[in-house]
Amino acid sequence: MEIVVNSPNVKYSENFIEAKYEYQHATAERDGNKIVVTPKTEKLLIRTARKVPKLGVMLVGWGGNNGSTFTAALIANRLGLSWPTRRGTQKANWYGSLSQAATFRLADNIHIPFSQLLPTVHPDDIVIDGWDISSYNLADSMERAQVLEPALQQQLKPLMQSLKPKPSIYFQEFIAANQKSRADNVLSGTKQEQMEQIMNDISQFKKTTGVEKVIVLWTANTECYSNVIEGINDTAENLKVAIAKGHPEIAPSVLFAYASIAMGCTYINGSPQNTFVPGVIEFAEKQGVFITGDDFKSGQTKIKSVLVDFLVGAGIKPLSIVSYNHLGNNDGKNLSAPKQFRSKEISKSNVVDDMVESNDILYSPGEKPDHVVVIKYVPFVGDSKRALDEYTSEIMLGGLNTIVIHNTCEDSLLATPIILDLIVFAELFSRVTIKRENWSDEEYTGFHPVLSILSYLCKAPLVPRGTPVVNALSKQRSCIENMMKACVGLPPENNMTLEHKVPFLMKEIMSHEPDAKKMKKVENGFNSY
Ligand SMILES: NC(=O)c1ccc[n+]([C@@H]2O[C@H](COP(=O)([O-])OP(=O)(O)OC[C@H]3O[C@@H](n4cnc5c(N)ncnc54)[C@H](O)[C@@H]3O)[C@@H](O)[C@H]2O)c1
Ligand SMILES: O=P([O-])([O-])O[C@@H]1[C@@H](O)[C@H](O)[C@@H](O)[C@H](O)[C@@H]1O
Repeated sequence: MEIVVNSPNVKYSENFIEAKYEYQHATAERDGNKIVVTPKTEKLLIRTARKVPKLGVMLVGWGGNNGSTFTAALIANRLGLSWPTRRGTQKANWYGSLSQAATFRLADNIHIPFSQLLPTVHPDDIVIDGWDISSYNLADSMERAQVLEPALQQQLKPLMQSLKPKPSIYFQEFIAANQKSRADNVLSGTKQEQMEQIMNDISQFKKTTGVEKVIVLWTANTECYSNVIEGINDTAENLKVAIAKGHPEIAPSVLFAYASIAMGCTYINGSPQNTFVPGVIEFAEKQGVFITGDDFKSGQTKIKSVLVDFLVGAGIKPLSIVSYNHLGNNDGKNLSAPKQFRSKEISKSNVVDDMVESNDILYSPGEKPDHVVVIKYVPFVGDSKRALDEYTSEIMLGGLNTIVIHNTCEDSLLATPIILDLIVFAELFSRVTIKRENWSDEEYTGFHPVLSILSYLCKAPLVPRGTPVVNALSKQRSCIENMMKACVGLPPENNMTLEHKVPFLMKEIMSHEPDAKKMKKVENGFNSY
C-alpha cells in the first residue's frame, strides 16, 4: 500500500522524503503566583533518506532465550512457517511488535501499520550474528530455552544449527555465579585485547555478509551496576585509558558498547545495568553514534506505565504498588543473585516517577507510592512468567481502590518483538535529519546520540543529560507516531477531531452524506446547517 501525502510541503525525490514542518510547542515560566506560558513555532525541514540499507544485527547473548527466540522468529516469518498446535494451525507472526503488528490513525478513519508510512527495514532482510559465553549453536539454544512449540522447533532446527555464537567477553564477577557453568565460549587476553576482538568481529561480519550497517544489541544476562568512578569511567578519555589499563570496574557490556561506538554501530542495551556510564555516553556523543536503552519494556512494567498513567491522570492516587513475579528461565536464575536483581529492581521501580511528579494535587513534593518489586526463581515454570500486581489507590472521600492483575506468559515472546522494534526504529531514525527552514543544507542534523525517542521500548529510558524522562506509555507511543507523521509533513495526532464536534467543520463531513439532513437548531443558539 502506497501512502501519498497530498501537500506542497512534502517532496518525494529519488533519495529523500523532504517535509516542511511547523513544530508547535510551548515554554512556561513561574513568575511569582503566575505561570507564563508562551506558544512557540519552529519552522523545520525534515529529511528522511529513502534507501533502506542491508542491515546486520549482532546480538550479545545470542544463545539466550531472547536471542534464540528472535532468531527463530526471523526465520519462521521469513519462510512463512506454520505448525500444528492444540488450538489448531499456527502461522508465524510478529504480534507484540509496534512496527509490524500495530497501526495508527493516518487520517479520518484510516489506520495503517507503522511500517508503511516511511521506508523501514523489513525483518526478512535482517542478517543476524552475535556472541555468547555459551557455545551452544542456535538450534540447541532454542531447545534449551523451552519457549517455542516442538512442531516449530523441528522445522527450524536444521536452519539454526549452523548458527554459532562467537566467543564473548566474560568476567564472572559481573553476572551471577550460577552462570559460570554456561561459560565455555569465552575470549582471553586483556580487556583492551578482548574489546579489539569485538571490533574485529564487527568488521569481519560486515566484510563477509556485505551488510551496510550494523546494530549491536545486548540481550545477554543482567550485570550488576558499575560504580561511576571519577578518573575511570566518568569521561570518554578516562574510559579509554581505564580500558587500556584493564580496570576491574569495566564490565563486559561497557566493552561491547565502547567497541560498537568505535565501529560506528548503534548500541542498544536490553538489560537494566548501567552500561551507559558517563564515559560511554560522552564517547557516543563525540562519535555521533546512537545509544539507547535500558531494559526491554515488555510485561509488568509496560502495564505499570499504562495503569499508573491512567490512575494519576484520572486524579486517583496510587498509594502502593506491588509487582511480584516468578519464572524459571535462565534470566530468572541470573536474577536470583542479589546484585543482578538490584539492577532489575531499579529499572522496574523508577517507571512511575514522572507520572507521580506530574500531579502535585495528589502528591506533595517527594511523596511517592510504596513500591515493591519481587522476582523469584522457580525452575519448573521455565519461560512462563507468572506475574501478580496489586495497585491500591485512594479515591474520593478516603475510599480505597485495589486493582489486582495476574499475568502468565512466555516472557521471551514478549521481549522478542521489542528487540525487533528497537532495531527497526533505531535504523529508521538514523536516516532522519532535521534543520531550521532558513538554514543551509549542510546544517541538517540527526537526533541526539542518546536516542530517547525509543523510550516506549525501554523500562528505564536513557535520555540526553538535562532532559526529562517520560515513562507514560501513551506519550511514548505518540512520540514515535507523531515523529513519523512529521517526516511526511502530517500534523501530530491531537485527538481533538473537531471535524466531528463543530458543526461548520462537520459540514464537510456531512456533505459527503448522500442525504445529509439539516441539523436542528441547537439549544445554545449556535446556528447550524
Ligand atoms: N521478557 C524478557 O525476556 C526480558 C524483558 C526485559 C529485559 N530482559 C533482559 O534481557 C536479557 C536476556 O534475557 P533472556 O531471557 O534472553 O536471558 P538468558 O539468560 O536466556 O540469555 C542471556 C544470554 O546471555 C549470555 N551471556 C551472559 N553474559 C554474556 C556475555 N558477557 N557475552 C555474551 N553472552 C553472554 C548467556 O549465556 C545467555 O545465553 C536479560 O538481561 C533480561 O533481564 C528480558
Ligand atoms: O518486563 P517486566 O515484566 O516488567 O520485567 C520482567 C521481569 O518481571 C522478569 O522477572 C525478568 O526476568 C524479565 O527480564 C523482565 O525484566
